[in-house]
Amino acid sequence: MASTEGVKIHPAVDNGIKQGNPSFSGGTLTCKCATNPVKVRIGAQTAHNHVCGCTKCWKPAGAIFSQVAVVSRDAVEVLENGDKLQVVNKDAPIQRYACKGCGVHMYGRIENKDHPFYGLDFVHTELSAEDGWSAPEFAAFVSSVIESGVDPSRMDGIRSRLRELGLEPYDALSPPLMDAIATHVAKRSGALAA
Ligand SMILES: N[C@@H](CCC(=O)N[C@@H](CS)C(=O)NCC(=O)O)C(=O)O
Ligand SMILES: [Zn+2]
Ligand SMILES: [Zn+2]
Repeated sequence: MASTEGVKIHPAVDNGIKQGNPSFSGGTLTCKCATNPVKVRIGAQTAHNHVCGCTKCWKPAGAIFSQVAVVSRDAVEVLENGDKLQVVNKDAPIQRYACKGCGVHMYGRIENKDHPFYGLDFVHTELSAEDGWSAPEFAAFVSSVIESGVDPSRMDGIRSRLRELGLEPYDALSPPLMDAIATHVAKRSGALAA
């Protein structure tokens, strides 16, 4: 097994993973602006929390992975300074609302009703001071960290560290989520009964 010494993934997992609290029911995300921060209320526990190595998801300074979870879009409400939000890329399946001041992504929303994950918003629970959010369960889009400039020679150490943390590494999403996407596609095409 490759050495995992000094391999940093994301501050929320680098010192071990904090377990979630099943009775936790939400909190408030705050961007990193010193004045007039954007505040977004999440009125429910999150699901499918994971670390993501893709280039599109927001990462705190120095991290090579993002930490991102989903929650019903009905549970997401902009509380303060929503005028500072702008969509990063209107053409992406996930429309990420970023703060114009600090660059933090406050939530990502899917507007395409045919998308397998329509109805779910993507959020970074590390932006909240509350404890109890669902814990990260796996690592997605791991090979994609190379696209951000990580040297390919580091991948063995990165995958070993993820496994050591209990975050099984995948180069897309986890098998249950990939199966859910394929099932949705098959039902739409008629390959499976709806
Ligand atoms: N290799 C690509 C993968 C990007 C990607 O497919 N990201 C996934 C996980 S967040 C996705 O669902 N993207 C949809 C989107 O960005 O809207 C990259 O790193 O940019
Ligand atoms: Zn901000
Ligand atoms: Zn991502």
